[in-house]
Amino acid sequence: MNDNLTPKAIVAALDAHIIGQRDAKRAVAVALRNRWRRQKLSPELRDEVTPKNILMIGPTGCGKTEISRRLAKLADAPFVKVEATKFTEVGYVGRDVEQIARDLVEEAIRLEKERRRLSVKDKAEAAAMDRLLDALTGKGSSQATREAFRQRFSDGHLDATEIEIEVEQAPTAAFEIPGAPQMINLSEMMKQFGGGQQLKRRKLPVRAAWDKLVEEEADKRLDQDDVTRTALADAEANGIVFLDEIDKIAVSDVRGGSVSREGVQRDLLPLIEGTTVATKYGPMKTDHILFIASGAFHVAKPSDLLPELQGRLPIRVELKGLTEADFIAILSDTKASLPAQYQALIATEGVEVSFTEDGIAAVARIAAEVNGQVENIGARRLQTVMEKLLEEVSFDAEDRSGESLVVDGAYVDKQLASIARNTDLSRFVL
Ligand SMILES: Nc1ncnc2c1ncn2[C@@H]1O[C@H](COP(=O)(O)OP(=O)(O)OP(=O)(O)O)[C@@H](O)[C@H]1O
Repeated sequence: MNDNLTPKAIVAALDAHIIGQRDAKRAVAVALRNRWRRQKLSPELRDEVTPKNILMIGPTGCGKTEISRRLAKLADAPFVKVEATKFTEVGYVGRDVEQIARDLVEEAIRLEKERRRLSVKDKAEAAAMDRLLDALTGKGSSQATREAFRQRFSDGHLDATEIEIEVEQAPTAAFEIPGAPQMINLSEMMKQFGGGQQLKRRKLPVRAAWDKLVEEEADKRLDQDDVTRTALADAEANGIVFLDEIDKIAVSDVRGGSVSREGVQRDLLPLIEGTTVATKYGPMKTDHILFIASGAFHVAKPSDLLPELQGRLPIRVELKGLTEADFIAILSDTKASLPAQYQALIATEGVEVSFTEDGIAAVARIAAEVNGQVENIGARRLQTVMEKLLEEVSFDAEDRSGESLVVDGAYVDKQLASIARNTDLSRFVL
């Protein structure tokens, strides 16, 4: 883990993307640093220190998921988001919550492969190119033909062409034999019994085929056992699970599905307290996973959760609903803000879009108004408003190359005011 990720540095990095929510940022920063601190302890003490899981309380669209996801990215940690209500749906049984741990391992494997692919990139690309040219020109084609196609591919002339390639079959689902220490993976088993890897012909656009072949060739060059070993350890020590809508499985809330909400809490408990889950890569201990639970808690209160679960979520942070002023800051002061994204996208067509201060203020005002009148969906409203605002130029950009568009207060009013004033209409459009 990166030594430089001190709580202050983490908060500063989060500040670049998320406006306000100081308490939540500080809490996740400390939780992450505690993991680094734990690694420095003696082995005996290290096992004793369990993560202090966090309960984020705040309305929808105020940054709960965003803070957690950014934190995971910063730490290069495996991250999964799960809706707690998913486990109240018909057809779910208690053991299904263990899937959370399995998903975390899959994510850790994806990350670990991504880290290692770089080291085998050159060789993998060379082998992938051979296979791609075989598919394009036929095996044994002349060097000159191959070179001509290689050049056309590099120049992007073949991107839209479809070709048929042989790729490895996606692994079949693993299943669990009761009492067995780990899941059984059918395709692995067949490989071991001499069945070899199953190949399948697939028709793909050349660009997608290229990506698939490079991935396959890179994977061949990675030590899969070592990847899974490292990934499993990474998921155990650094995994972060974001459990959304935890308030909806609290008991006083009358909504919910067929499986009792208290039952779901009981199923989740061992996972959060620390248990061993069978995965197809071997047993995984959940003791040191960091859980960030979140909910609006409009109806239920944290005290409506099972006492054991409350105890396992000792750090409580409240996130505030976002105001019009926050919206202005989100639009103007965050890294890769929405206006900057639209600007860059439309610039690719040769149209220069710029936003004035009063243009931004008008977008923020309309977003706040619609949130107040229709439904408060927090900063998500900025996305729908911006999309509508720039719909016209996004569609026409190809014919307007060389033009520039100034998005000021007047332009925003012209595009949006009539919609925003009509609550029925904005319910559908914004
Ligand atoms: N404080 C904030 N600063 C900047 N952007 C924000 C902020 N809050 C939310 N956003 C943006 O709004 C969108 C939704 O936010 P997020 O997913 O974090 O919501 P949430 O609080 O987790 O809500 P829910 O409980 O419904 O999942 C994201 O695209 C995020 O970038």
